[in-house]
Amino acid sequence: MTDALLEIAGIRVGYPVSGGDTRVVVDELSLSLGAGHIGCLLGASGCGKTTVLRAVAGFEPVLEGSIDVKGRRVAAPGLTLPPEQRKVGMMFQDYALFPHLDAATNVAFGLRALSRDARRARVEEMLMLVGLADRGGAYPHELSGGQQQRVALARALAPDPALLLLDEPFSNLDTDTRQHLAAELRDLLKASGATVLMVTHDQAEAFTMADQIGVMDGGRILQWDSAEALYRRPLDRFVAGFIGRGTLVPAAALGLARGGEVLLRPHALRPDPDGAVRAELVALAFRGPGHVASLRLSGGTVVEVDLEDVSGMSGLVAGAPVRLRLADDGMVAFD
Ligand SMILES: Nc1ncnc2c1ncn2[C@@H]1O[C@H](COP(=O)(O)OP(=O)(O)OP(=O)(O)O)[C@@H](O)[C@H]1O
Repeated sequence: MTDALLEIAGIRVGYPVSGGDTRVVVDELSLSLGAGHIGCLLGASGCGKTTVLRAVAGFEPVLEGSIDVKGRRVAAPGLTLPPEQRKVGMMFQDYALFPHLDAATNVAFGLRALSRDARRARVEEMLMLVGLADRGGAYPHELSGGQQQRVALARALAPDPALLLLDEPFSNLDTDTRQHLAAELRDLLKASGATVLMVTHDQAEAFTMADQIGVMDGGRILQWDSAEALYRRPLDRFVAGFIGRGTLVPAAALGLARGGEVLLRPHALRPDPDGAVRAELVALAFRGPGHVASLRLSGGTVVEVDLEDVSGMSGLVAGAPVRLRLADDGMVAFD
């Protein structure tokens, strides 16, 4: 037993297919989330993220393993506590607000067990939390996408769930709004003290929102860590390639006395006339705020290098030889 608020231990989840078989889409998946933390499952479409949320919410049984919420077992083989008994709230992709009910009534939806006065007070508190205290009488169609999302969040938080699940919370919004709202939503969630498990395929969103991120592939979590640890210390090649910009390069191409490969981040190589690494310029482009050089290393691998200062490279044309040195950080080795 741990004191994690959410403990998922080795779950396997699948869907029935014809012939009575089961197609396993989540396998041996474990994670542990502390109270007040925001965890995020990050991965490409179809890797099983939503299925994990559905298993935690109580919509899918687990074939193996277990799920504990606040120290209480809610799922194991043969045990599937119904969603309404799990103290788990869910905010859906499309917000699922009732269009014919105003914001306040939407927020009050899960509070029928409370007295009228207690309900009114809780709705006010929640609308205040999401910055919509004066819009309780507005109908969903009178609110912007971001405001609708905040009403949906207030509704999900109102019954005080032990755990809140968010499925692709920004999928309906344009890119600029997403980035801005991700920061705003994180602040709101932190202010509410909620423990959150969310899923997204968008790395920037995961980085902005989450305390811990699980990179998923093929129904498994490959690494469960902070954004910075995923970037600086990826544990395997898939995570290295998936998170951030970078290229896996044979160590030999960098003149290193080791075998295997090295993950080069865009800051790992610096131009230096005395540097030991030899490369050939493929292209130099202004990307704002700095330049990006594409360089071909010996052996042929092309890497991107971010340059803040290109004075030493002015006048260089494609094909020109360039010497570089390896920076102390920004490198991770794989055997
Ligand atoms: N109800 C279902 N019945 C059968 N197969 C399903 C069902 N729901 C999902 N799947 C399959 O399970 C796999 C994982 O789906 P899941 O929705 O969990 O992935 P995801 O990572 O959330 O993807 P997306 O971001 O596209 O929603 C997919 O191959 C999907 O086709």
